Amino acid sequence: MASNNSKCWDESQLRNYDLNLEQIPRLHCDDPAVDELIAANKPVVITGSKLVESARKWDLDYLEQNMGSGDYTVFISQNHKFKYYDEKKIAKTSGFVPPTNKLDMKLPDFMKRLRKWKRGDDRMYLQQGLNNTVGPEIVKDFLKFDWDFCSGKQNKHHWGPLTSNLLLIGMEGNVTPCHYDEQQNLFAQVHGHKRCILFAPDQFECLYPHPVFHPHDRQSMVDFDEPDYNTFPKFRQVRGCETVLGPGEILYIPIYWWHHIESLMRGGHTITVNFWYKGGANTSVTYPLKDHQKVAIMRNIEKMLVEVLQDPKEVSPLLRAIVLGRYT
Ligand SMILES: CCC[C@@H](CC(=O)O)C(=O)C(=O)O
Ligand SMILES: [Zn+2]
Repeated sequence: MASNNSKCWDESQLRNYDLNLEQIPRLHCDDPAVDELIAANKPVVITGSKLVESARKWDLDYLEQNMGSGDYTVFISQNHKFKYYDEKKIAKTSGFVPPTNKLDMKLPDFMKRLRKWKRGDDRMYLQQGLNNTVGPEIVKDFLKFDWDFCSGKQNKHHWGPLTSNLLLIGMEGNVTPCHYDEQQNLFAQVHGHKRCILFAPDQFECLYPHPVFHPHDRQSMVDFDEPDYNTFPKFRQVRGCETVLGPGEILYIPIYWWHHIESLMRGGHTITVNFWYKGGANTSVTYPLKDHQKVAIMRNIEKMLVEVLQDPKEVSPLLRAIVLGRYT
């Protein structure tokens, strides 16, 4: 179970999964071992950084007064899960029912709804890229982020450009189910605690991602609350790591690493700012290939096959014909 370093939460606030989890290392930002882990594409909790220090004063009132009059994307869920779906892929998937509704809300409306929320009401999760519609105070706070820190990581580890900073305002108990992203992520916790469970890219066969053309591409098909071990037998063997991230702490989520993230139950609302970077050009391919490179290769093969075969049902028999009895 995650270690409780500052006694401001307890195990009863973590959801109960039957998982075999190690602890993610927690290192001070000045410790050179941080960059060794990042260079090895391994997760690490970075403590003591001032990356989002200027946002530590962001409480709901401050945000309500200063986030400006723009619209914010808010997801609505009838349960605690907020499973991501790509709207652009819905048309090609007959019978797909989005698990959440997506609304555009003014921030005061979101805050009002948040304050009057009661058990049984739909849950909400604000997920909005920080942009120039925010108020001047927030712009000031944003400019005061420790950009030398994150740019330092970006340059040292040859990441690509920063693509976005997502502002995440979650309700206690909200869960973002297990998925991977194709970007490097400095996940900066601002308020409240989030339990983060991560799995390496080599756990691909235990986590059963949806097909790449599916709206839930990159998301695990396994429901961690009620795993269907008949359909997903290898989920029993999955090996991962976890941490509970507190305010001011940064979790490096390496590109292609699976992550399940939950706002602690009875922990109040959570605020996170993430920093997503493109993976960076693979200058020279070295062998053996890294696991995340193999995931990228599998994705490309799957996309090409679905594209050329048209009918996804033809993918499995064709791949079996290629390997069974020939590539053992
Ligand atoms: C939409 C992004 C949600 C976030 C997880 C979380 O904080 O709930 C995540 O998955 C990421 O930062 O990659
Ligand atoms: Zn993610």
